This record gives sequence, C-alpha cells and structure tokens, in this order.
Amino acid sequence: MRHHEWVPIDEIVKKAKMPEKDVLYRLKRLNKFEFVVRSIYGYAVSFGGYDALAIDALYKKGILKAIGNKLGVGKEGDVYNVLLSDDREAVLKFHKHGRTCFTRGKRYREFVSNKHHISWLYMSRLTAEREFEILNELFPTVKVPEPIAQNRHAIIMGKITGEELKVLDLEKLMSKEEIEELFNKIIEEIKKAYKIGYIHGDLSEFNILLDENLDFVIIDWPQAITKGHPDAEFYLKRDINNIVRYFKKYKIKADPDEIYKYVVGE
Ligand SMILES: Nc1ncnc2c1ncn2[C@@H]1O[C@H](COP(=O)(O)OP(=O)(O)OP(=O)(O)O)[C@@H](O)[C@H]1O
Ligand SMILES: [Mg+2]
Ligand SMILES: [Mg+2]
Repeated sequence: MRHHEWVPIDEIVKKAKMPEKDVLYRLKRLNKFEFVVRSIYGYAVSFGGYDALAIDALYKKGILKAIGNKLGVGKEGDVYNVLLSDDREAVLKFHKHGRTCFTRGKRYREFVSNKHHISWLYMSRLTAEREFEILNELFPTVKVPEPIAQNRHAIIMGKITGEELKVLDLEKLMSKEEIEELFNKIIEEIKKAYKIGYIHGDLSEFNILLDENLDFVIIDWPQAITKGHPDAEFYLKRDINNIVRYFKKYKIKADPDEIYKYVVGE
C-alpha cells in the first residue's frame, strides 16, 4: 500500500499464495463490490475496500459490534454512529484525505514532509493516526471526544449527542450571560490546548458541538498544528477571530488581540 497504489496481478498472485485463476476470481468479485479498482497497471484498494478492511480489523479486535447510520459527510471524511462491544454508543470517522480540498494538504506537510509518493490511502491513514494521537494528548484536559480506537484511516471516538453551534440559535437556548459564559469557556479550551502544545487550525462554529446540557465539545482535530509551527500565530489568530466573529452576532464584544495575548500568556 505504501509503495504502490497499483499492484500488478503477478505480485498479488505471489503474495496470495493461491493459484492464479483463484486470485483472478476473487479480484473480480472484489471489483464487483467496488472494494478494488482495476487499471492497466493492476489493482488498487478503493476507499470502500479500505473502509471494509478497517471495519474488519476493529471488529476482530473486539472493539466494534455494529455500524449504524451516517452522521454527516465532512469535507474530509464520513462519520457513522457505531455500537461498541460493551454496548456503548460511539462514532466512527473515516478520514478521506484528498477527496476534495487540495490546499489543506499544505498543513499536513509538517508531519509528512520527508515522505515521497504518498498515496491517498496512506495519507488518510496518516491523518487518522494524527487525529487519534492529538485526541489522546488533549483528552480529558480539553473538551474533545474521548479517543477509543484507531485502525488504518478510521478512528472511533466518544459520541457527542448534540448539534454544531452553526445550526443553533443560542438566544433560544440560553440567556445573554450564559452565551457570554460559553464564549469564555471556549477561549479557556483554546488556551488549555495551546498549553498542551496544539492549535486547532480549523476552529469555527462548524467544529463545536453543543450537547443537551449546554456543554460543548471541540471536534475535528487532524489539521491541528503544534505551537512551534512557523505559522502557529497565523492559525491561532484565525481560530480566535472565527470564535469572536461567531459570538459577535450575539452581541458579545471581545478584542481578538487581547484574547491572543491571553491564550499564549502564562
Ligand atoms: N464525536 C462526535 N460525536 C458526534 N458527532 C460527531 C463527532 N465527530 C464528528 N461528528 C459529526 O460529523 C461531522 C463531521 O466530523 P468532522 O468535523 O470531525 O469531520 P470532517 O470530515 O473533518 O469535516 P469538515 O468538513 O468540517 O472538515 C461533524 O460536523 C459532526 O456533525
Ligand atoms: Mg468539521
Ligand atoms: Mg475537518
């Protein structure tokens, strides 16, 4: 996977240790289910096939019991409701890096800069590993989903029953004082994450979920950068600006420069 996107048929036959006609029969069926794709160079695993491999591995490890409906399709991944072996509900996020947004790729260079010829599947695995690692470092100090498991391009994390700030009308849910308190608490989480060493990098009302107790969780961390990154100031300021802009419509006044100083201060 790491070295080829397309695997020549004779190489598959060698690896499979099966007669060529059996291998061809199986490949044809996998192709029918769209688990592999075919070209003149050979076969490659498709995203669907990679999804199946990750689900199979998580099931065999005794973590996953069932997969439910799709929660949302993000720009970079699909999110599903799942049931864990201990009957807990959770969510599974498949990273689908490179499906759309190419410009975002730049930020991943921090951790892939010295690797060449990276396939999209491999890139998706790297971003899943990255998000899982960051969640492990932040949880439970920062309000982020609980990291549960990771395999290939998939991560399983705690489920937040709630909605994105984007789709809510806060004035219908809470008082002006409570809205102000929510704003302050979000800034505190930005500061805590920064103290641990991370800047979210894509923070906005789309990536903050509010639950039924009006508590919140910050999701979607794969693009987070470390505070030592050369563009750290730019991304931190942008995250802060997005939050200030969102709360402005609820008449919360705040100076982004003051908040920036507060976040990076001791
Ligand atoms: N832990 C979670 N609990 C509940 N819902 C979640 C969770 N994680 C993600 N979701 C839902 O799935 C959507 C997509 O998740 P996320 O933002 O992490 O992925 P993304 O593909 O990077 O999306 P984006 O296009 O915003 O970058 C979220 O907006 C949210 O509605
Ligand atoms: Mg998101
Ligand atoms: Mg995202």
